[in-house]
Amino acid sequence: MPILQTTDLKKYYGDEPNITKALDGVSLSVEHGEFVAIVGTSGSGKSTLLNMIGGLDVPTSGKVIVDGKDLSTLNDEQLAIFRRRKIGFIFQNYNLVPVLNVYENIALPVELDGDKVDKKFMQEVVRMLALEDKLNNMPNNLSGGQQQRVAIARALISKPAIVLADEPTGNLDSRTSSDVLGLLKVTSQKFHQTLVMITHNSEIAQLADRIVRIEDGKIME
Ligand SMILES: Nc1ncnc2c1ncn2[C@@H]1O[C@H](COP(=O)(O)OP(=O)(O)OP(=O)(O)O)[C@@H](O)[C@H]1O
Repeated sequence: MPILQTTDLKKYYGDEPNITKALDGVSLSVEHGEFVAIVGTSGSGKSTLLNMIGGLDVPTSGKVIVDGKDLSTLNDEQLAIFRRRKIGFIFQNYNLVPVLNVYENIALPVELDGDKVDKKFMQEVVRMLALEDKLNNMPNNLSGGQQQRVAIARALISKPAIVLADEPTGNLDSRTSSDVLGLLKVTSQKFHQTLVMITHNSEIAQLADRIVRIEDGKIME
């Protein structure tokens, strides 16, 4: 069974005649451990799709099933729990908590869930992302690439069903981008982590197992 399945997913904004079909019937299957890049021009519907998969927004029609769960059956509270346990988010702007140090930022999703950090797994993740000597630093003392590595560690630490990354290297120079992306790919592979990433950088998309192209809210074959 795929870890993620969307069926005829639609998201419309506004009403006729000024309707925007941000997603217009997207059916997508992603297998466990797969790395999928979603590419497309600005306004093609990439972020809308990611928001639906991550339970951040509700579709107009169609289904999203993550790890066997149909998201339309969840109420707001259940959706919040679903996001915390099942989805790791990586954003362009890192979204680290400025008053927490690196270790605390990485541990946050697990602790919010009332759970204890798996120390051994933490060590492994931190080592793979070369953050061992940064654990006591505050985010604003780190470079952009280092901050994004912290965000990657935070996304992986709860062993989510899927990691969703929205233009994760959008704020990084090209050399740092390839370093960070390389690390994201290697750590995902090592932990058999499913990864769905938006990018409009075709070089970065080449790193994925599969590229899905979206135009005008539809998947292009
Ligand atoms: N809240 C909203 N209200 C109205 N229209 C919206 C809303 N969110 C997105 N749209 C429209 O839906 C379409 C798809 O937007 P989306 O942000 O998914 O594109 P994108 O491919 O992620 O673009 P970019 O690469 O620029 O981030 C666009 O035409 C956008 O203007």
